[in-house]
Amino acid sequence: MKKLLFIINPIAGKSSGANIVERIKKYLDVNSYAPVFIFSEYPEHISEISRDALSENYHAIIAVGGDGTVNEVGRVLVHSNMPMGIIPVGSGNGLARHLKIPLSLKGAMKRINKMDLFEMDAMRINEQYSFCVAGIGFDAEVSRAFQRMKARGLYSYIIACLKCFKQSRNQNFMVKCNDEEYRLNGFMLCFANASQFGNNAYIAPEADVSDGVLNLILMKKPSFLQIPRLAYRILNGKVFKDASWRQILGSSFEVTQTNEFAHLDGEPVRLGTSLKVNIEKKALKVIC
Ligand SMILES: Nc1ncnc2c1ncn2[C@@H]1O[C@H](COP(=O)(O)OP(=O)(O)OP(=O)(O)O)[C@@H](O)[C@H]1O
Repeated sequence: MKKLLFIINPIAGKSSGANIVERIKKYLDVNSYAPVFIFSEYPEHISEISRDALSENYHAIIAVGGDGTVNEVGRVLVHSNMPMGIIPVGSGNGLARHLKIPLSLKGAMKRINKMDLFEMDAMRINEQYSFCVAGIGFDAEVSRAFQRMKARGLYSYIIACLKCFKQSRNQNFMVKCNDEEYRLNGFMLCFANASQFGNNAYIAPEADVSDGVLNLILMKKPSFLQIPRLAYRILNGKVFKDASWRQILGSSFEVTQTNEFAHLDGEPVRLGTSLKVNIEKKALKVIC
């Protein structure tokens, strides 16, 4: 019998639901797998649990949450042989959506039972990891505002975006890549391994998590009147048609920004004004 560790983030999304353990057991192939359930109790606890679990004889670790939960598990399992599964119960679920993991518990559990493995790239940003989308500028401000909000979910995320939009400004980013130096001006700079932020908001529609390429996306601040068309394009995978969007492809970037904040898969972090961003090929095994 193979042991599976389910790490459940109770605050992800609109909370993972009181009966999540019962529902997972209902769909798990109990003839093949023996589940162990642990609820996280505070930020960073998921990484601590994952680190402890690495030395035990688990067959895989399953992140039950959103992109923040996936990040905390992934950053421990990266470059190890332990596979990571995803039960997407977060607010945005960007990586799960990109990997086409079903959002229904029944569908996601089918993938866990099947245990097909896929090797995906990871982005290393200074000493930290991101697996879906990371960024600086407006993006980072929104993640800080979202963290301060009492409720999670899409509605809170939209409120956080609106609050930050007014005070956001275009700024200069210095970028070195492929022996070229760029002076870019925009209100956010995203590092995309996957195509979307979550909720099917495609910031880098062509991004592929296994191509060894990082899609760097610059966005200029739109006017208030341009927002509906831009939002439509982002939600329909057509953002590249927008004049405010620019993409640079590479595997290694050096970036300088004017403040110190960033976000990694939607979680705010202070990374400093100088960032080294590298793609590490096929660094994480995921079940999908
Ligand atoms: N018991 C807990 N109390 C408070 N925070 C927690 C707890 N367990 C985990 N966390 C933190 O919750 C944060 C949010 O988790 P997660 O990103 O998975 O959910 P989400 O933001 O709703 O989903 P998404 O990122 O897909 O939008 C993570 O930063 C994680 O460290």
